[in-house]
Amino acid sequence: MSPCFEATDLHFAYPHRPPVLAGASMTLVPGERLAITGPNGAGKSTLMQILVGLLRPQAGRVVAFGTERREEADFAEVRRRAGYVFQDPDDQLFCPTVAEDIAFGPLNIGQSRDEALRTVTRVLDQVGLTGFADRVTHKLSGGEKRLVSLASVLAMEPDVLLLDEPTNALDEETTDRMVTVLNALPQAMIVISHDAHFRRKVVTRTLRLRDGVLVDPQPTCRHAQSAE
Ligand SMILES: Nc1ncnc2c1ncn2[C@@H]1O[C@H](COP(=O)(O)OP(=O)(O)OP(=O)(O)O)[C@@H](O)[C@H]1O
Repeated sequence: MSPCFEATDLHFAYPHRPPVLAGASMTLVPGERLAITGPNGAGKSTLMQILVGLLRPQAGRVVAFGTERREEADFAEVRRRAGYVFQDPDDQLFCPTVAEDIAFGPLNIGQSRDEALRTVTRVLDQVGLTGFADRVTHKLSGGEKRLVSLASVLAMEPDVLLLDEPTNALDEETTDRMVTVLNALPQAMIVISHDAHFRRKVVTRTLRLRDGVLVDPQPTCRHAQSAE
C-alpha cells in the first residue's frame, strides 16, 4: 500500500533563526494514526505545515499520495486531500453560524445549497453535535468549537487528517468525546499531541521530534534483542 505521506530528510529554518528541522523523516501509511510529540517549539507545527505546502523546506522531499510535491499547484491538491485541523479553532472558524462555517468548503467546491446542508447535518452527527447547525459559532464552548473545526474539515471528505493538538484545553469529558469521534473515522491521521492519555487511546504509532529529527521514543527493546 503506498504511503499517504513520505517526508525525507527535511531541513527547515525560519529566516535569521536557528534550524528547526535538521533531517526529519517520516512516513504515514493508510489506516495509520501517527502521533508527533516533542517539546514546545521543537517544530511539530512547522513539520505539519511543510507536509501540506504552507511552508517550503530548504532541503528534503515531500511525497504525498504517491507523487513528489514541489510547487504550489502540487500542494493545492495535497490540501484538498489532507484536512488540516488547526491548533486554535478561531483560526479555522470565521462565519457567524456553525452551518455557514461547515458549508463554506463544500459550497466552494460546487456543492448545491441542499447538498451542502446535507453535508452539514452528516458531519455534525459524526462529531456528536446534532442540532448545532444554527448555533452562533463565537458563542460555542472551546470544546464545541474544536469539534466544529473537525466537522468543517470532515465536510471536505479528506483522505488524511492532520490534527494539531486536538485535545488542547479540553476537559476530560470532551477529550473522551474527541477520542470516540476520531476512533470512529477511517482516515489515516497525523496528530500532534502532548496528551499521553489521548495518544494511548487513539494513535497506533508515535514519533518524537527533538533537535530537528524524528525518532521512535520507544525503540524496540535492544537489550532484549542483544540478550538473545
Ligand atoms: N513564523 C515564524 N517565524 C519565526 N520563527 C517561528 C515562526 N513560527 C514558529 N517559529 C519558531 O520556530 C520554532 C518551532 O515552532 P513550532 O510552532 O513549529 O513548534 P511546535 O513544536 O509546534 O511548538 P508547540 O508545542 O509549542 O506548539 C519555535 O521556536 C517558534 O518560535
